[in-house]
Amino acid sequence: MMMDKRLIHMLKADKKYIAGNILLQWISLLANITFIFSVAAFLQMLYEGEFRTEVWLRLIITAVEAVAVRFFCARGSAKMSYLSSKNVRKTLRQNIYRKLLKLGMSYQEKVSSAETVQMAVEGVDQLETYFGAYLPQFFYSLLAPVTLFVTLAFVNVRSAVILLICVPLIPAAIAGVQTFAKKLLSKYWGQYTSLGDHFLENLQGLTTLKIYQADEARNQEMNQEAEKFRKITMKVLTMQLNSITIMDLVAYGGAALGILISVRQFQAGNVNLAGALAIILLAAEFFIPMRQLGSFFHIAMNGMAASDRIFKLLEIKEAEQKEVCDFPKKGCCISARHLYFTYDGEREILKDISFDIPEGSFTAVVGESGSGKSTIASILMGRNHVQQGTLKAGDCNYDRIREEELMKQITYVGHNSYLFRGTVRENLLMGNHQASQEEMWEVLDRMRLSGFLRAEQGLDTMLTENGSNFSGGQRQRLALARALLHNSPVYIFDEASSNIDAESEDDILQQIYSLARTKTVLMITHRLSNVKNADWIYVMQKGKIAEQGCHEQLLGQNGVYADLWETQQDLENYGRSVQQWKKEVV
Ligand SMILES: Nc1ncnc2c1ncn2[C@@H]1O[C@H](COP(=O)(O)OP(=O)(O)OP(=O)(O)O)[C@@H](O)[C@H]1O
Repeated sequence: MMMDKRLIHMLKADKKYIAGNILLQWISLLANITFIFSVAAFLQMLYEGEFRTEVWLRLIITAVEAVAVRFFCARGSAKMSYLSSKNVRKTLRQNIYRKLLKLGMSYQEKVSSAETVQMAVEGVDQLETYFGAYLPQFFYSLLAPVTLFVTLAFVNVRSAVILLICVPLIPAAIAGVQTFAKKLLSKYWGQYTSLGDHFLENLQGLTTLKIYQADEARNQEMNQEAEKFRKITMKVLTMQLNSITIMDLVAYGGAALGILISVRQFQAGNVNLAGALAIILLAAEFFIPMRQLGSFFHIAMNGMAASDRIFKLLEIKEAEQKEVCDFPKKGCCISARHLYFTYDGEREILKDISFDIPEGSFTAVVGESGSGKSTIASILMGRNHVQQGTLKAGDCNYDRIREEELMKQITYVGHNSYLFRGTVRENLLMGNHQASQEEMWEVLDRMRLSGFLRAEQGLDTMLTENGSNFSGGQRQRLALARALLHNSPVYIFDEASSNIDAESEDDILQQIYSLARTKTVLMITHRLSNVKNADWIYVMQKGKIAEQGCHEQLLGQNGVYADLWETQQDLENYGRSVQQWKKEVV
């Protein structure tokens, strides 16, 4: 019958709406029975020529009352359905949201963002139909034939028994289709999500595709995929239509059989005209609820598949709640000993890493691309957790520090900080919601953004999604202004001055250096000249710390750092001489 105990338990509050829905549908059925018996009795009266005013008046009033009851029951049942689906949506989305909050920044270690969004939006919508329509219909389709059987058994037992026997043929037909449908639907969903993924990717990369004139080839690929999807959609529709045809055959065939038998019984004199008419008019009612259940069946199957995925998320184990420990306010040195880390459980990204970031120091992590520098930042921000080793802030183990506490104490600025659609003021207030206007202008001044913004609408200048109406350099300077307002004791800059114009890069570097005089700063960069003045430099190579020391010591070691330094200096000197040459030529 497709029911998940966990789901029913979680949505206990919905039981009353489902029960109310079933009850109202059942009362509506009783009203329908009353209506049909009144009409049949009226016709019997006409047939017999016995025409008593008080009787036909009473019959007409009963019929009208029955219609009125049906009307109110139909409205009530629709309302119950709405209330239960509203509650399902709210409860499930709240539970998913709370779970994500409990999993914290590291939720992506367990589930992808795309899957989470799909579950919270589409998955929940499917379950809403399951609760609002399928479940009440399931119980009603069991109750209705029994009620009709009991009623019609008083009129003619044989017809009632035959009608009742035919009803289970519909669920039998549904069960027959189920095995085939399950496989087909899972294939259908696979192709649907893959087509969606490719469509989104191509749309996001459309400019690149145009630049390399690769859009035509991608278009062909998409067409092929869309054709495959069309074919499988047709298969699903054919399967659904076929199963509906089978159910219709059973439903209307059964009703026809019931009608035939009631006519024979009438001919044989075993039932009067009113009784035969009541059986004829009510025969279809035996099958309609079950037939309706069959239509909801495919939605329910999708709902069940969605609930499996939702429970997989809700049942993810959260990190054990250890005794909470605050990030030390004074004398805090972040220290790591023998850290090992892997993203996928196979490839080791960090191998036996040990480092110290003393309070008030300017520490740097450098190294070639892919050596694991950003992974260190990610671990320090609590986005990922190490599998081995100890990581401490003062005497406090990292896994005992609450996430909000960590976010308050450490500010992270990456090379591509996110800016939100809205005003500059709104974006700045995210860094510190109590910041005054003067404080905001002060950080904008420091980041040399105030001139540009004053020429626009000042703090009310609007940003589009991810600040795409600002230049790369302006975006990054605004992100740094927001970070400065956050005013935390520790700052991590991960390639924060990369990929922007030289002027913005210089402004950002100057601010980082000045911040390093009063705060603890960790700077991750591939450009060694940016961290020449750092107190301590860690040089990463293939997930290990290959060398460490201050700039002069590292140059003296004539190792990885010295080689990198030399290569970068050669490149920078070459760049400078090309620029000089250009100036002379011009
Ligand atoms: N989310 C992730 N899932 C799986 N592997 C990842 C993930 N992020 C990074 N990696 C892998 O971990 C390794 C280290 O990546 P990391 O970003 O830490 O290097 P990096 O030194 O900061 O490089 P770069 O200077 O190019 O930014 C890389 O080989 C990368 O492929």
